[in-house]
Amino acid sequence: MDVGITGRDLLHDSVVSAKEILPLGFGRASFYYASKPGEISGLAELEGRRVATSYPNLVDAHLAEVGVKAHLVRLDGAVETAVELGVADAIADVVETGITLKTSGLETFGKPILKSEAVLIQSERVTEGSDAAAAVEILHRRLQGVLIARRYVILDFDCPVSAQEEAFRLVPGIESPTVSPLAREGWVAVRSLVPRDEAPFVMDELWRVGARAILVSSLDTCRI
Ligand SMILES: Nc1ncnc2c1ncn2[C@@H]1O[C@H](COP(=O)(O)OP(=O)(O)OP(=O)(O)O)[C@@H](O)[C@H]1O
Ligand SMILES: O=P(O)(O)OC[C@H]1O[C@H](OP(=O)(O)OP(=O)(O)O)[C@H](O)[C@@H]1O
Repeated sequence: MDVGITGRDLLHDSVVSAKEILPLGFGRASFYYASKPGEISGLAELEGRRVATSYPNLVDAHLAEVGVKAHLVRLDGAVETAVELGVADAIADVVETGITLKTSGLETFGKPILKSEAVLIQSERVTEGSDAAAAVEILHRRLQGVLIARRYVILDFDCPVSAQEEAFRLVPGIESPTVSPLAREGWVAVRSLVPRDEAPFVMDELWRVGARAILVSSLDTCRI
C-alpha cells in the first residue's frame, strides 16, 4: 500500500514504515492512562503495575520514554472493564468525551500520551519521482483543498475607498484581497478569504469602518 487514512494513534502503534503527511481534522481523541480515582495519580506509580491497552506498542514506547517499567496486558476491546475485572491496575485508552471512563468508574491521570485524529499517511517505500509519489501528491493537494475550504469562508463587501486600508487590515486574506472597481464613485468591491470562526467578528468590524453589502459564502474546495 502506498497511501492510506488511519488514526495517528494506530499509526504509532502499528510500527509500520509510514509517515503522516496530512492531519485531516476529524476523529479527534486523546490517549490517556486511567485508573480508579485516587488509586494512581502519576506515571511513576505505574512502576511494576499492570496496564491494559489495545495499543501495546504505543504504550510500551511511551513507558520507555518516561522510564517506567510496567506490565502490559494486551486486550482487543472493552479495555475500560479491565480494572473492575481485576485484570489490570490501570488502562491506557482512547478518550473523547470521557463518558466511557466515567461510566466505568475510571479517571485519567497525567498528561495525554498522544493527541490523535485521522491522518493521511504515506508509505516510506514510495520513492521520490515515482508514479506513486505523483499520485499521492495529487491526493494530498485535493484533500488539503477541501480542508482549507472548510476552514475559510469567502467574504465580499463594498467599501468606501477612504476606508479600504483599514478594511484590508481586517481581511488580509491568504495571499491578498481582490479589489474591483464599483460603478459607484469612491467605492470598491473587495473579496477575501476569512477563517470561518472569525467571520462574525470581521463582519462587525467591517461594518464599523463603513463597509456595506457584506456577504459571506462557503467554499466547496480550493487550490491555494
Ligand atoms: N470515541 C472516539 N472518538 C474519536 N476517535 C475515536 C474514538 N474511539 C476510537 N477512535 C479512533 O478510532 C481509531 C480506531 O480505534 P479503535 O480500533 O480503538 O476504535 P474502537 O471503536 O475502540 O474499535 P473496536 O470497537 O474495534 O475496539 C483510532 O484512531 C481511535 O483514536
Ligand atoms: O471518551 P468517549 O467519548 O467515551 O470515547 C472513548 C471510547 O470510544 C471508543 O470505544 P467505542 O465506543 O468505539 O467501542 P469499544 O469500547 O468497543 O472500543 C474507545 O475505545 C473508548 O472506549
